[in-house]
Amino acid sequence: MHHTDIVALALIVTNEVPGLQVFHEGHWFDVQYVPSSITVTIGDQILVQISDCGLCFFSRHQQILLRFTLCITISLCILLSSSYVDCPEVDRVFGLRLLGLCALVASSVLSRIGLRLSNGKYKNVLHRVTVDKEKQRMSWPVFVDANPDVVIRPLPELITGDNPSMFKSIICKDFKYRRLYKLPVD
Ligand SMILES: O=C(O)CCC(=O)C(=O)O
Ligand SMILES: [Fe+2]
Repeated sequence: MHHTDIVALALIVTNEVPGLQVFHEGHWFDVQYVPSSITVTIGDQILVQISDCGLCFFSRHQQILLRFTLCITISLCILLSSSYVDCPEVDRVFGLRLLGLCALVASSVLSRIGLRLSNGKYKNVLHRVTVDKEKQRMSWPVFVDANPDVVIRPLPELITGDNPSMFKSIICKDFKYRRLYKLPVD
């Protein structure tokens, strides 16, 4: 079933069986499988700013990069520690889990910070997954999502006379409820 994700970003790890397709300019395109890669798609809460907060000593772009890095660290730690379950080096598994936990805590702190839409500048990706009857495909999406009480709205800096706001401000939990139950959002 084709859809866009109601979150900000999706980080997708799959096995070697392709299947993900994205819609662009009227056509469906296969997403190439690249070994050991993570596919990142933009969701409905398009992330452009992590706003004023105790972490403002980081620039906006550094904060976005930090969130990306933390999410990828968590994903890799969980992935690696679960594949090393029978590993005799218990310390290594423990270390990975500890690193994953620290990244999770840091990421959760960052997710309390404002998350807003790009006023239509960065498009959410319409995508779907095809099924191969011969080969089993496995995918592990990790969603980057705003906290329920975060306001999702276009960046004030992006709103000008020529570029009026395309979206109303909405609390994340209401936004997701409306999207899940296919109610109008704007
Ligand atoms: O399996 C995939 O590659 C994508 C999964 C997906 O689109 C989703 O869980 O929202
Ligand atoms: Fe999806």
